[in-house]
Amino acid sequence: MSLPPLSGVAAVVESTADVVPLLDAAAARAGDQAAVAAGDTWSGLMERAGGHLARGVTRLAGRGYGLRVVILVGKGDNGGDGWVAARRLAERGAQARVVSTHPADEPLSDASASARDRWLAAGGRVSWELADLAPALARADVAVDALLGTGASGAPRGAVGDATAALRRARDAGVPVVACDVPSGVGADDGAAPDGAVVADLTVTFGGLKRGLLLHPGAAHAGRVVIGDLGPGYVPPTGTWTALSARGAAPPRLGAAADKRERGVVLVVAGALGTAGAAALSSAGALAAGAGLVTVAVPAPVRTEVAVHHPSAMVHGLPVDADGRLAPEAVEALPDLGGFDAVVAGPGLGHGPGAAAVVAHLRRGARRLVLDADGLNVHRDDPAALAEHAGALVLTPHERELARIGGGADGGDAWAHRVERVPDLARRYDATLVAKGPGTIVAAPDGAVWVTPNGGPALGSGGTGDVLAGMIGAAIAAAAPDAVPEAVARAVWWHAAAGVRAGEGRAARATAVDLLDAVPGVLGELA
Ligand SMILES: NC(=O)C1=CN([C@@H]2O[C@H](COP(=O)(O)OP(=O)(O)OC[C@H]3O[C@@H](n4cnc5c(N)ncnc54)[C@H](OP(=O)(O)O)[C@@H]3O)[C@@H](O)[C@H]2O)[C@@H](O)CC1
Ligand SMILES: [K+]
Repeated sequence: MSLPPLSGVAAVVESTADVVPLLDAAAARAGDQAAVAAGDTWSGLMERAGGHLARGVTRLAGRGYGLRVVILVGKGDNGGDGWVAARRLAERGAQARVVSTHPADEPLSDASASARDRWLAAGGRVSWELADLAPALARADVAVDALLGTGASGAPRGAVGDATAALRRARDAGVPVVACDVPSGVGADDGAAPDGAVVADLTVTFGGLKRGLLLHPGAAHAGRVVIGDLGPGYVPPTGTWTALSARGAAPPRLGAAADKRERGVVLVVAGALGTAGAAALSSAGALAAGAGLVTVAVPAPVRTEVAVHHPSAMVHGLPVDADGRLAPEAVEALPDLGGFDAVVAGPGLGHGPGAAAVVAHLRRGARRLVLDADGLNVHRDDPAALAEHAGALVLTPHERELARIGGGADGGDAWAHRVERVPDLARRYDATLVAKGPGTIVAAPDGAVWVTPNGGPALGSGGTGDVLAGMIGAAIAAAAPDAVPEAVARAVWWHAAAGVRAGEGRAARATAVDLLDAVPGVLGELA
């Protein structure tokens, strides 16, 4: 049995809407309640959900008749969907067997109890003993994970933990797994995947895409994702978390008469002795993403080194101290900031007093400013200073930098809690925050958050962050005043797509230069 080569992100990337809303567990529940208030019933919703789940199984398998399916059910309504799916599969001729993690007399919700009773009344096969699970899975063509859904908290425990472990072993042995709503154990809100969380080949989710199916590592557990409609009454509240589809990520059209000023004028302040490449990559990123005019300001000793990389950028030398690091007088030597739509500062800049003075000057004077790498690191002793800025500010921390600018105790901790901390920092610093990593998130000061649906390991090589900073600079230089955060989300999308493109055919072993080369093709395809 083979799967189409689509990842979970396809549900977003291929959407016909510009923006795909992402639901958390509370929004999903509120949608259920709205449907019931509009005259639907819990059982009606569950019938629809279970029907979608059964269809997901037969689509994955390519048949229903004779298919040996084992459905693992928990005591919540996720299990209720599983009982419904068992009946629907049997109606299509499948040999369905339910394995329950709870005893036969466990109290269930009315809807789940009714779904269970209908299965039992129809003579459906069920095991109330987990001892039956391994032999049943050994004979199964497909396994269905209806153990935990949006009501899960933490790692699967007790009998449910034993069941998820058996499911993981069965999948390793070649049995495809279809998850109901979310793979059990994966956090619907934060994409956490604690030990024992189910890994699925297909996730059939209901009413809208759950946030945790796009956030990593949850996204990697979900496999392919399909969304089942719960009916016209199911209207979850509009939230602040979304993802851009390929349509929504399309670069803004240029007018026939667009000149270089209209396309955006960008200043890149970057590079040092030994890290001149970072300045070259950032300025090239800005040019590739469509900036009309790019000036690079670098320490004078590396001026020529940077200039040879990109003849279309203007290169400006800044004074250095006796150690070759930026001197505090570099502030006076910077070009007039009034001439730039956006400034990108930080890649390879170093973090001495000169660099700190330059970055502080930019915070006070730039109309739009992207702070990356050392542009962030110079604030490690006083991150609160990031709140002091005159224009629109964009911060692009990776995991460790996120911790340094106030995201939490250490890199791992800050990243693990990014779902709360990144929007919080965006508000606190009145800045658009780009938390870089698998499934990069972009948070705006007004609470809007975008999860980047695409990406992959090719983005994890040296210099790709420098390219991104430049691309963001170009995107915000050309953005309308109220559209800076969305322009950032778009640039992150382009960069991720270029990384995927650059990694194709070379096992994702792409360099930052390969990524740069892929940017124009990605933009061309999206336009
Ligand atoms: N409402 C509707 O009409 C619709 C709902 N729909 C479906 O309902 C699902 C949500 O259902 P739900 O809210 O009942 O939560 P669900 O995840 O099934 O179970 C929670 C139970 O698990 C337990 N538990 C929690 N964590 C655990 C752990 N780590 N390890 C072990 N056990 C753990 C927890 O028990 P506790 O630990 O609290 O005693 C609790 O009893 C949703 O995902 C969708 O599939 C669709 O049909 C559409 C219509
Ligand atoms: K599940």
